Amino acid sequence: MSTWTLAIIAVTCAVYLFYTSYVSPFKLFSKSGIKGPPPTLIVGNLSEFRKGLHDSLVNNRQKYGKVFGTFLGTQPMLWIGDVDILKIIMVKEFHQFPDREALIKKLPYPFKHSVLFTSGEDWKRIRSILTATFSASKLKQIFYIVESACNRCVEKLEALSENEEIADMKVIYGNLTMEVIAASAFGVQLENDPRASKLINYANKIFDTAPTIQFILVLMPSFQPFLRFFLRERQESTTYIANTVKGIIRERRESLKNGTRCNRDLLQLMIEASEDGKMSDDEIVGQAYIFLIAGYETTANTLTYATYLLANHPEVQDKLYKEIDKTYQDKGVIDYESVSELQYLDMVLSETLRIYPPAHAVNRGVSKDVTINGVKLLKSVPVGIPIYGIHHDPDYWPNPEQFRPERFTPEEKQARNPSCYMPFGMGPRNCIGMRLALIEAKLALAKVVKAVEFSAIDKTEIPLKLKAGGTLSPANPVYVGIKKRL
Ligand code: HEM
Repeated sequence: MSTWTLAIIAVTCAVYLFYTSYVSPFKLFSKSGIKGPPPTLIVGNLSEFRKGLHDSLVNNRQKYGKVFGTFLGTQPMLWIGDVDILKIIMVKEFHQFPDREALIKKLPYPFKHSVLFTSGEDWKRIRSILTATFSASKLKQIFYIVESACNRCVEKLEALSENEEIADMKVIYGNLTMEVIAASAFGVQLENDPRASKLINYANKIFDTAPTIQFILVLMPSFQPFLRFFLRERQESTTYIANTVKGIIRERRESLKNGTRCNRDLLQLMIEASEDGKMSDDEIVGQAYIFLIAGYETTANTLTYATYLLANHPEVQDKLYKEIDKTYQDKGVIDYESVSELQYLDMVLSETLRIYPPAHAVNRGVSKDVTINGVKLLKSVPVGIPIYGIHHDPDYWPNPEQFRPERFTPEEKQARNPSCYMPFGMGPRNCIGMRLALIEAKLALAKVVKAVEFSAIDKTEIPLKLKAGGTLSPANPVYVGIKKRL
């Protein structure tokens, strides 16, 4: 064969490979009549998403309707903002869509063991152990952890007010939720365990991975080995946390054998639930790790958003303060029971989570081709669930940008399709930590609003700029005025 022939074959193969890898995948949606933003070669719709996935999905819904297709790199995603179809996918026909699609393939340890990413029988087994662990009665046993972290947060806010200082509320609440996760999932309490502050430092580092690196990981998973240098701090932190938690599990198992009393926390509940070999130590570490990833920033952001909204809506803050104060007058304390009975607090928090859902988008894998309400779902094209987009859809929420806790009165809730509110997802694969997150956010808000008054100041960013990475977060520090109540 001549050199020319070889060259022509090589070029043809290269063109063919390029076409099948980077051109033909982008025809997928147009072939089935599904609209969507035009993808760019190789990166798909990535450049549009980088400006803010939450906003871009709202814009696409306006342009293309409630069902549209996008590409992250060449990975297609069929976005569905029609809540009746979603109810079928997430609840009624859950058995057909039980798993979520991990966009980063080849998940590292201990991620791969976590309930967030396991599938099939493994997911069912782990989820059922965790369902018992997060039951109302079990959470009551660990309420003391939440209470002491909230008290420390109030002390910090009072000190700031006395010194006429301000601080980024994301940092204040981040300390609170990190303390709760460290104590409940990793078994280390700030006040009596010297390992706690080191572990918290390492845990914080996990959230420092630059967004560009995260995008490259999603877009080109095979680049993961080349990014080791940039991911080394994250890896070091993960190893430290995993080893520490494994050490604590060993200590706890010893104590269980000797009949010594251990702290009541999520880690202990998981250890006890897995005594008969239902969950391995690696799996327990995987769950503790995912509680950190899923529970720290989401809950801290919720509290930050609520504080921001209260500072900008003094009439809502006043009404909330009066409700909390009355409970203090009547019961002398805000405890596990009374905090759940505060109806206006629940409405304020619900409206906060509607406007700013920290988990702004989730997905479900599709196991076989199926048509639902006229929409064709294709095997291996995951369904994207644009939670932020649904919460801001004027068809479901009139004047969606307006903060109005009254949307959550029993009457208004009754009159609405319940599926259009899903900050914690929906169906059997919804957020397992919802109860913990709500009790934590409610107790923290009740305690801080009782102690201090928030107000908008010159340094308060209005409107609040958001960034949508793993979670929906304020893009910049969130400053508000803090005045101690007399
Ligand atoms: C305000 C705080 C939180 C929000 C808004 C939130 C939201 C969500 C959402 C939307 C999902 C996906 C649900 C679905 O796909 O239908 C999820 C899953 C999950 N969340 Fe949360 N979450 C919060 C706090 C927590 C906390 C505190 C924990 C644990 C301590 C936690 C642990 C998890 C886990 C393990 C999953 C995966 C469940 C599974 O796949 O079976 N989350 N969360």
